[in-house]
Amino acid sequence: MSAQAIDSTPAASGRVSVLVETPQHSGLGGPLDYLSERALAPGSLVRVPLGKREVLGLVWDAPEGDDTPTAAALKPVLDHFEGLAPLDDGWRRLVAFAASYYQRGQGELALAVLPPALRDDTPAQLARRLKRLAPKPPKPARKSARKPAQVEAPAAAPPPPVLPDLSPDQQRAVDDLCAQLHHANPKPRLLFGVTGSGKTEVYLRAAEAALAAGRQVLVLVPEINLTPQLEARFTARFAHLLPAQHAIVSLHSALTPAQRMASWLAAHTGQARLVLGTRLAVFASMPELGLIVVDEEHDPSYKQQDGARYSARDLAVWRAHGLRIPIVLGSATPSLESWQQAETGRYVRLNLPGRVGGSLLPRVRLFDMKALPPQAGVTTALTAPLLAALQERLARGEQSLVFLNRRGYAPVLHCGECQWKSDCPHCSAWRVFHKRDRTLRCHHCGFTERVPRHCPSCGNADIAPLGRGTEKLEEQLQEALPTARILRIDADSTRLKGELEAQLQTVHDGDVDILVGTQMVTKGHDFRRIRFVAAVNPDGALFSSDFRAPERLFALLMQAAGRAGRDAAGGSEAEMWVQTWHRDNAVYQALARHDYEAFARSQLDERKTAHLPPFSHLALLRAEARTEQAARDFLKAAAQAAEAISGADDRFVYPPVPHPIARVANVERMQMLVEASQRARLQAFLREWLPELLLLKRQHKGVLRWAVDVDPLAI
Ligand SMILES: Nc1ncnc2c1ncn2[C@@H]1O[C@H](COP(=O)(O)OP(=O)(O)OP(=O)(O)O)[C@@H](O)[C@H]1O
Ligand SMILES: [Zn+2]
Repeated sequence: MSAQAIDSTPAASGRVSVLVETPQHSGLGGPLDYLSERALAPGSLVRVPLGKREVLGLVWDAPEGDDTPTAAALKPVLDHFEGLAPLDDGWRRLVAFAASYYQRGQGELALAVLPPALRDDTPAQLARRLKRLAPKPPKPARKSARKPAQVEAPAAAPPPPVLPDLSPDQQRAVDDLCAQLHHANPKPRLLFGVTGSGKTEVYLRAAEAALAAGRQVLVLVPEINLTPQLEARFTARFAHLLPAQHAIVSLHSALTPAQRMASWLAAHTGQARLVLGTRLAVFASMPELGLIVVDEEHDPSYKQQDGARYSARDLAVWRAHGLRIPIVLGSATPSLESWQQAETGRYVRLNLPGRVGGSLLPRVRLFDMKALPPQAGVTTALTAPLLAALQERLARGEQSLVFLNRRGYAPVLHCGECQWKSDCPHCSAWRVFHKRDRTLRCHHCGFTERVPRHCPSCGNADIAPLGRGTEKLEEQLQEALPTARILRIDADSTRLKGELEAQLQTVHDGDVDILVGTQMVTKGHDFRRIRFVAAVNPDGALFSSDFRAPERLFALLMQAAGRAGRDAAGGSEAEMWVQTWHRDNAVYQALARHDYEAFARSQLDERKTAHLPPFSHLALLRAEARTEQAARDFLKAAAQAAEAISGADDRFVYPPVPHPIARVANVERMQMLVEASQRARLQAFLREWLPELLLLKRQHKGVLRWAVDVDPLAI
């Protein structure tokens, strides 16, 4: 019997298995049993009693070989969301896999990835939402005293847009993807295209073919702030094909609960043909899914950093494989994991080596800070040669981007008398000085105070900011270039809804000469006017203890460089300016040559020698406690428990170490790495280890929380 056939067979009335939200740490991972008078198919949504509460539940496939007779004491299913089709087999398998792979409870994961509004809805409320979603009949013209009634023309689909001619490379990629739509078991595609090579155009064409074949399309992007731009682009392209309301929806965490629910329902009912979203959208219920696109697949944002720490990219690949549908992962700087998959032939690589319209990638200038007069480079990020370069672009009426990955005015306040620094009393971190509202803010726990007038330690009135963030950079730029129109874009400048869009629009409109920003502005945006990009202080990332730091810095700088010179019509050469004390570092040297491939090769060689991913598989056990000792003791006991589990030769348990930011909000954080040569071995080990950890936690009362992070991204 096929999986689809199982799907439509409702469980016999009587006992049903139901997933409810029980965190894994409570020891309940699988479904609970309830009693139902009517047959309920797996995937149906229900309301059930749990303790004293009534909660949302999801009818689940009964555990295999489970034929214990119905216990009389079972509680009944209270209500059933009748109007809603059950979540299909493919979706349930995805959730079951994700829970098992990332070592979480099935109920915890399933309920966490459903839209939050569903938890509080009664079946009647849900029915109303579904009704609102249903296509509306054209409104009769309303009579109004003030306005003469107008006869509305029937909503006609707009004319199809004029499509650009594809470059030969784009055409090859599109042809390949379209062919995959009809393939019985397509391999994942890695679309390796330099910045501005027209990857998005390739996604659009492939999506169009999938839509024409009657399939739904899922497009994942790493950042919420990239969704409006992409949504506009997809809508402009497909409005003529998909004129219906809710045919194109977005799905991300910045939507209101009602909006998110509407998008989710549209996807589930098939009304939405195209879903654009961030990592949580990988769990969208899409019964007719036929193509998945993962844009900027290398981006660390695809990894969820709390709860079930899943990788949306990896789950997308799994989902596509299970459904036997094509998936395309696109990037100018693929993750080394994906690159290695393509090297070994498990993925197929599609190349877009040149920019659209023949415009050149920017020339990269590695500016050697050591060449400055002594001390000059220490006191300013705005070196005289950089200011001169900016001035020159300004005089030519060209836009520039100055990039600094640190927001706020200064990362720390400092007293020259007693050496006091603005540390956070609750975290092992400095509080950042924000000049605009004169606060000291901890970016880790949020602790905020007014800036003191005098040093809180010795009373000295002369306390000064050390280092610089985007706020200070903006201020200094404005002083140095008083005629320039400068705009800063970072998490502080875009707190309010709509601010980012408005700010980006002024950049696109050419009303900005110099854009100052964090990595928020270096990714994905199709700026047409920027011809000069400067990274003023990127060296910090070179000295991280995280083995992925070079890969990440390289990707970040390549992305930043990618914002310059995207318009071939520009008169002068585009340039990327990198100020560094370490010119000869391999990251910068590869950047200067735009040579991702050589960089990937050398990094992969190093990873292989050092036994690091993708040549080994990692899991991180994290523990949080009030004292460092309590966290350490728990991890040591966990390491001991690991020794008793078979297969010890194939894995290595490292000693516990403090988290890079050891204390946050008065909680001490320690972690311990487990490495195994094979993924399956690691999985088998974790399955045995976790029950031990549950027991250990009971003995280690000082431990507040623990969690396993499978395939951790930051170490
Ligand atoms: N074949 C084409 N002919 C003309 N213009 C094109 C073509 N393909 C894409 N473009 C345009 O070129 C610009 C860059 O393309 P696109 O944004 O798809 O690149 P990308 O590879 O996704 O860039 P990045 O990775 O830097 O975000 C866009 O404005 C797009 O409309
Ligand atoms: Zn803090």
